[in-house]
Amino acid sequence: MKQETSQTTQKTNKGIKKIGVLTSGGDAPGMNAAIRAVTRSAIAHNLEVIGIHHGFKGLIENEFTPLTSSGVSGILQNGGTILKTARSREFLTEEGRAKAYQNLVNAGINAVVVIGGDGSFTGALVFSKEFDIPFVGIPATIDNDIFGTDYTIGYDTALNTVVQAVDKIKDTAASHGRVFFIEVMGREAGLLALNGGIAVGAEVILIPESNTEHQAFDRFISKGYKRKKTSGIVVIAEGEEMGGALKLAKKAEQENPDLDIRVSILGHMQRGGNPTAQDRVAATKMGVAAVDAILDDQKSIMVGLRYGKIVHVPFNKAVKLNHSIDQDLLEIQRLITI
Ligand SMILES: Nc1ncnc2c1ncn2[C@@H]1O[C@H](COP(=O)(O)OP(=O)(O)O)[C@@H](O)[C@H]1O
Ligand SMILES: O=P(O)(O)OC[C@H]1O[C@](O)(COP(=O)(O)O)[C@@H](O)[C@@H]1O
Ligand SMILES: [Mg+2]
Repeated sequence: MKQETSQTTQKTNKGIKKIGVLTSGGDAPGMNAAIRAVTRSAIAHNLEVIGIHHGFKGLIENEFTPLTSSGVSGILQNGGTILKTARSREFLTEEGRAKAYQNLVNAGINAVVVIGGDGSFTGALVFSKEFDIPFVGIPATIDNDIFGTDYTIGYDTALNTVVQAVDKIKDTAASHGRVFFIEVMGREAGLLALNGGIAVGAEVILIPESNTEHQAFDRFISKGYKRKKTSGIVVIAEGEEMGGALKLAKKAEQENPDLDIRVSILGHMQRGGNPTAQDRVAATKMGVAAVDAILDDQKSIMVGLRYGKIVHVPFNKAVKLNHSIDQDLLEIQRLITI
């Protein structure tokens, strides 16, 4: 039988000997898998790796610890981030960023991998306009709202958490004949609510990207619930412009006093838990690609996935443009409901 051999090419770059890695902004399941992939692939390319704790805050406060291959063992399957995360006000200031730069220089760090969302990439972009240490980003947010990548680490795990939670709520909703208003995370983004809503067969889905659903609830009540439905699920994205689940439920109660309405806000449970296989694989691909990008002298870019392949997206595009909602999904939802 023919034996297949695989060989990884070791890259070198004279200017890059030591890299830093940090997680920033909202945590997302799969961040640990990305830290592991960055660390192990950097070590495979003979680089030293420094873990920076608490995101940009730790960059300013010098919270640096060397990472080893064994040091990132046993973390692939865990939610959260071993490097911790933070939102840093000081990094918004020039003085804060200057401190961060000085700490990086003192530690001999030649490049930094930032695992985070749009805010973190904006910070990295601002920094890289002022200082000459390259930053490369890995998109990680349960919202999946970053332009230029089909996928952000954490989204699939959060989506499955939403589905599990709503399936449970549906059992009690059906038993009591109640209508549940369920709020799903997504400050400015409705993808989690939209796909989560479709996956659980929600009667109505309200998201910030579409205002055509304003009549959806009325339609559901008049045509669906009153005629043949005995219970119902309304999924609302946190950032819905008409209001959150509590406000919309109150309004619905006033307009339909005969309805038995309950509210459930899923909250931060959506950010935790063991990452799904999809999140672990995406994080591993992107972690390796981020180190490759650094060794190829890339800077101020995010590595992303388009149609399953690695792409490089300049930070300024990733943070400025919107990740649009697939209008077909909204159409599918309208067709399938009632
Ligand atoms: N315009 C900016 N200039 C400098 N730093 C920024 C800027 N915007 C965001 N940041 C930094 O990025 C951090 C993370 O951003 P945030 O929006 O909270 O999270 P996420 O990366 O998950 O979107 C902020 O706490 C801040 O330190
Ligand atoms: O944990 P916090 O600070 O309450 O933030 C909540 C927000 O973070 C998210 O979970 C993720 O957003 P980011 O990844 O951009 O931080 C949003 O869906 C939610 O609105
Ligand atoms: Mg964000």
